[in-house]
Amino acid sequence: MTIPALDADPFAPDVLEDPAPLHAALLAAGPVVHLPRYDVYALARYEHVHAALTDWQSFPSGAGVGLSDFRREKPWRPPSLLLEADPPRHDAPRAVLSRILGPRALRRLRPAWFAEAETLVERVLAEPEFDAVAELAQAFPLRVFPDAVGLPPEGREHLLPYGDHAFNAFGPPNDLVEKGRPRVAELSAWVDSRCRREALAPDGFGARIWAAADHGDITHAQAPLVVRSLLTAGVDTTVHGLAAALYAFATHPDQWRRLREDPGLARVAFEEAVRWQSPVQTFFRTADRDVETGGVVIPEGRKILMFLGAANRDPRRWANPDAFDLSRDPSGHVGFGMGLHQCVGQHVARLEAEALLTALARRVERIELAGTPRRHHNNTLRAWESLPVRVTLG
Ligand code: HEM
Ligand SMILES: O=C(O)c1ccc(-c2ccccn2)cc1
Repeated sequence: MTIPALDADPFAPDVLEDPAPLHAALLAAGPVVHLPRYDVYALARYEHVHAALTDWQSFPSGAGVGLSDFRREKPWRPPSLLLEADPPRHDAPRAVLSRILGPRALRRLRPAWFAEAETLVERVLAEPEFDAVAELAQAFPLRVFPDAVGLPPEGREHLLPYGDHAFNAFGPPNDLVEKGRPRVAELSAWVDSRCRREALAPDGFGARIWAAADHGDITHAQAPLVVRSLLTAGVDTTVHGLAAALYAFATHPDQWRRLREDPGLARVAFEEAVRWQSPVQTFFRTADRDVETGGVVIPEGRKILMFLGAANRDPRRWANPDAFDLSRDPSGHVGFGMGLHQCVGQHVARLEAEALLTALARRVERIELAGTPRRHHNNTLRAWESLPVRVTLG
């Protein structure tokens, strides 16, 4: 069977503004679609995205999970020991973060994060109208996560721009990457300095990573890079995940009413928001050999581009996929990935979301848009620049 081709640019501004038309075209064209513009192979259907994510031997991460092939080009920064590593190198760093960021380890943070959410929400709701991105989606993660890592108070304004550039850098060298280039050295220097043992408070995630090195689970040389993983992947993702949930509720009053009636739905509401919006839209793998998938052969050495946003709305997998519906079972969505590299920080994200959404559900009778939301363009992340909302308390 010949492979259909689509002369689309998934990283063009109009696609980043609204990827739905491209997703529809990819889902219709076939299991594998060649994108000649970048000479990569697009997978959009749930079945094939899931298959690629869970087959790390055929589609490894060691050559990078962006368009750039680390075997041919120098990475912009030393590769991640988790994201851009395959077994066996991936194993020890992953085991260390799985334990430190696991649900059991997070139980000790639950009371403080719920209290922080109440305090923040009380203050923000003093105004009937506000920007939910700045006041809630950004403010809450930046209040609780750097403290949990063990970062000192000063300099935290480096975190969002650093992550924004890192997620742009998975895409092609376009305007978005150019926009970030002037600050890369300064941002990288600050982030790298925060990964050193002496920069981290004694009882946070960072100190626990260094303690794992003392224990011999990873080496001391690896420890700062494992801390860097938290600073790179742990901020912008949750900011845009929370913004996605707030956007979903501001545009679905009936779903907000359901959450009001049962705040216990907060966790499944976040999962459904992650499925419906897919804050992480795309990333790559490299074909380790000629790989047969979807009835065609992807040539050895080529990159595949997985469209999580399309897979999470594939009608072959989801009934009424475009609906944001709290009565659905969203489990199995690929918004956190799947398989070996599935998000190791997903429990942190879920705890942040549960704390914030519960605090809001207890106080807000109605939440609605108070103006046109503005998108923030990023090569990998689906994000809002601003989300003006009006709330009625009750
Ligand atoms: C809504 C929030 C989040 C979303 C949507 C998200 C999404 C993802 C996805 C899709 C992957 C898989 C990447 C791949 O397969 O190549 C991933 C991996 C990862 N995430 Fe998250 N993430 C979120 C929050 C977090 C947080 C809060 C942290 C840290 C505390 C984190 C740390 C990581 C790390 C270290 C990896 C690499 C795991 C590995 O390669 O074994 N993420 N994330
Ligand atoms: O270990 C790191 O530095 C790191 C880990 C994960 C990501 C990532 C990439 C694509 C989708 C979601 N997360 C980025 C960086």
